[in-house]
Amino acid sequence: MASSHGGLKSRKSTSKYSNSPVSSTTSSSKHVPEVSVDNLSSPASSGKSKPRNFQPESFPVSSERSKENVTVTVRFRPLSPREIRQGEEIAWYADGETIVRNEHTPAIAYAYDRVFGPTTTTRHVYDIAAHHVVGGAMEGVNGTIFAYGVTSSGKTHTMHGDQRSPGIIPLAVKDVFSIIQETPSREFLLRVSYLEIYNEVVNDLLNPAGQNLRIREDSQGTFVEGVKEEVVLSPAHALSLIAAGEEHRHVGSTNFNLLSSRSHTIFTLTIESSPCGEYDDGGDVNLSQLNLIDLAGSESSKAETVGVRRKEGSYINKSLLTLGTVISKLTDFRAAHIPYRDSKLTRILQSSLSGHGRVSLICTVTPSSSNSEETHNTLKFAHRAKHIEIQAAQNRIIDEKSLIKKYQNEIRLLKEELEQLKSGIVVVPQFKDNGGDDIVLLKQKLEDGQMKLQSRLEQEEEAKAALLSRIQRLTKLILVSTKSSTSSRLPHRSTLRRRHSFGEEELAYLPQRKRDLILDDENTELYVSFDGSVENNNDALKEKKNKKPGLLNWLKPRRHHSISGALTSTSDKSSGAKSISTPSTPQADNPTESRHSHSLPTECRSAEFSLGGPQDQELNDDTFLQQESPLTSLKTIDQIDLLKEQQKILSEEMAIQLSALKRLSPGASRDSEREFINVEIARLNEQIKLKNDQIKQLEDNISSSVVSSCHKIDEDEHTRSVSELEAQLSEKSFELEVKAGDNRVLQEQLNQKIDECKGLQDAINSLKQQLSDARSEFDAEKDAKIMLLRQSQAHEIEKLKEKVTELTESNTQLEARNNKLAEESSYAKGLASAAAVELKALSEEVAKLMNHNEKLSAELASHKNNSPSNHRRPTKNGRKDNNSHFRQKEPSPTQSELKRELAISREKEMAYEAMLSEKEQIEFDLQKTVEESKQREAYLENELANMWVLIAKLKKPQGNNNNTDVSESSHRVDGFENYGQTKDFV
Ligand SMILES: Nc1ncnc2c1ncn2[C@@H]1O[C@H](COP(=O)(O)OP(=O)(O)OP(=O)(O)O)[C@@H](O)[C@H]1O
Repeated sequence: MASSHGGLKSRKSTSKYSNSPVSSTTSSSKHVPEVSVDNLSSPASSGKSKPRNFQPESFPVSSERSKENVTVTVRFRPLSPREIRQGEEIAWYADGETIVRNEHTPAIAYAYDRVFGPTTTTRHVYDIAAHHVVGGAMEGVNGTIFAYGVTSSGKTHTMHGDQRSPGIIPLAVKDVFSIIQETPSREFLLRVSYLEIYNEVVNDLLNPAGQNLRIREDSQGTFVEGVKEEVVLSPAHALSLIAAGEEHRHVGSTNFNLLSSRSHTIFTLTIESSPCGEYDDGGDVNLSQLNLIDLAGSESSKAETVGVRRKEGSYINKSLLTLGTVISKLTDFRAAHIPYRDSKLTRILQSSLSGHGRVSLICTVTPSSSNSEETHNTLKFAHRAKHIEIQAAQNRIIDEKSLIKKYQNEIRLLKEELEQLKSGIVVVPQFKDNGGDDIVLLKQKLEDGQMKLQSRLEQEEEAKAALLSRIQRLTKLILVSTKSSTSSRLPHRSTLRRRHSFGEEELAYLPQRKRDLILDDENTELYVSFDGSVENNNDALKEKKNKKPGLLNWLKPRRHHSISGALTSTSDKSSGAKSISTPSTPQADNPTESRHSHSLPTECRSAEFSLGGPQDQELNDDTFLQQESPLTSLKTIDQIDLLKEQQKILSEEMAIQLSALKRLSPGASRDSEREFINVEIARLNEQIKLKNDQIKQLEDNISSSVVSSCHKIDEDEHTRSVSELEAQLSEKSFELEVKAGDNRVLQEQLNQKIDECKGLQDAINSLKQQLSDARSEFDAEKDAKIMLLRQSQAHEIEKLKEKVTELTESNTQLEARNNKLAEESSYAKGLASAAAVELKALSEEVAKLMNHNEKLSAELASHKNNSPSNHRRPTKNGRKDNNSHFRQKEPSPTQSELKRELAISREKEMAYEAMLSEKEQIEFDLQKTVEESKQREAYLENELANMWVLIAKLKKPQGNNNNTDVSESSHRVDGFENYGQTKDFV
């Protein structure tokens, strides 16, 4: 949805709207002083105003940016039959034209631009809340109208309505075409798109293939990429597109609404206009967008939905919450960031909400007490929205970006080309009769020249006819007022214009709402008006059932009428004029239309494809045709075109009916609805039959129209008719040739593409082959590698196993040796301790001996010293003498004995010491051996552990594929653990 605003030049409009007072809002609050407010906000502050006198026509469309506020209105719906049944009470009511007040707490009141009671018609709502936005859009100011409210509050009723009470969308469409009709100074090009946002996914309702579209942004704002836009030519055309789009919309049954909208829909009308005819001052083109939005309803937690409905509900609530946040941030001047990107809805509406166009918010509410809280939330939302400021300005675009300018330029160029062709045809070289002998030669030359000219003429005729048809096609897309009869902008018959009638009947093209197809028994019950008075709607509903069996049934007599008009065109020339532009728009008996028809210039009237037109008009056409014989064929072509178009429409209708039939069939399971649906199906079947007949009849008519035209003409006309047919033929053959040429080119391209495709296919095949070869090679290599790896792993495992066994054995040996050594060591220790004891005893003995020895040595020494003195001098006492005598008697044997004893004891001592050192040495050796064996054991244990780890690692890659291996591996690890445990134990 492209929008144009940012950076666009604003200019004062010259339209009738420009002179209107500049105010589209009411935000003053002085006139409702008695209205007190709740704590949350001061609603009356924006609405304590004297009810504004809304005059739709008085809304300005100023090109200068003037500050406005969003137009906020509130619409109450009546209590539904179910609510009445459940004994619901009124919780909120419209107090005057601008105040909504709470029944239970009258102090709580909110003021808005306008409050509509439950009996207000949608037409009135349109006049107050929408007309000025539509008018602005027609003048280049973007406009957005949306309905907001909880589920089942009446949003769809307000935006789409039904045949009895058309909604804002059909009324706006009708209004747009009325404004075109009333604006002879400009010509318009209208395009429509229709989107839905379902579960945060943007879908194109006009193009079922357009799913999950992306939202993009350019210098002119946000837009939906790849959305289908259809040029529309009449209200009926636009409404039929909506009807087709509605077929694809997501609708589902909820606790509150039998057919609840499960998606937000955005119907966008893109309007381009430029001055035309005598008003054409080469000015800019206005471009604007009118967004008509039917939001899905927010759901309260009371809804108790499950599954898909719950999911939808959460998406709906989330996007509406984001809308609320965006709106409150927009009104909070301190807010730096507006979270438009948080939902698809706000992202699409970004341009509209950010204040570059007019916005009208219609909040729909229910008065019922069960929804009091939700209604209060809606009222608060509406109150916040009231404070958004907008600066609406006209969008103007430069020529290149305008589709209407593009078409206009193309038409101009084609016309120039046509003129050139015409002048080329007229110039016929003149051959003068020179007289004399070479007259035969000259005649010959003349004939040749004529032949050549003839063929050139034919070619040029063909080209001209092609150009004419192209001009015709393009011109048909541009809409102008049929009031521009005095305008000199349609000088040629070729500038055929669509014309429109805007009678009420066109609204009957409003698609029959799906919800109307399902018979809601509630609808047969009572509707209670807001003030509590009960209306019996049974009669009205009966009338509804009879009068409004839906679009399809409605169309039946209309279409039939239209068709019969077309059918009588050849037989009954006196029947009323019909416009081909609205073959699907029944309006023959519309006085407005006939008035318009008569106001048309001759060219335009003839351009109306008036099959059933008055005789005189046809005569006029014929006179015209006589003057411009090459154009004569157009009449027949137009007639055939009309019939074909009608045939197409009938086929489409048939398709719609078939789809309606399909839609109805699954629903036939419910007993309560079966009867109604059966009747509907029977009716639709009948209609389909009728349509089939009509199509057949039309087909006959197409062929007979050509034949009958031949029969009717007299002899004189025969030639003209033949020439017409020839012209047609040449046109057709030219077209055929062009098409054949195109076909040839296409064929060549196709062949080329086929060749390319073949080449690509071959390449793909060879690549596939290569890929499969490479894959198989790779697989084989992989298998071989795996095999090798497995083998080597198995080998290694075997080796490791062996090593482990060896190690285990050596470990056992070592352990045995260790034990032995330990035993030996303990024995050696015993020995050592015994030796130590012995040694100690020996050393004691040695010490004794040494002492003894010393004594003996000392004695010996004393003997040696005493022996000579004893001989030479007598001793002083006898005893000493005796001893000396005794000692003198045995000195030598004692000494030697002592010496011997000493020597022996020394030897003994030495031997003991040697023994001791030897034992110590042995003990040391044993100790060393024990240490060594311990180290060896530790080393072996380490080795063993490493090996187990290694085995486990090696096993691991295999383990994923081979459970046996894993178990084996784990077994081994266990074994290792056991071993460790055993070791620990040992
Ligand atoms: N102003 C009204 N006058 C009479 N009937 C109304 C009015 N508004 C709504 N209704 C009826 O109330 C019912 C629910 O309305 P509608 O489907 O428009 O609600 P909704 O808000 O679009 O719901 P949802 O969000 O679930 O789609 C319909 O049967 C409709 O005809």
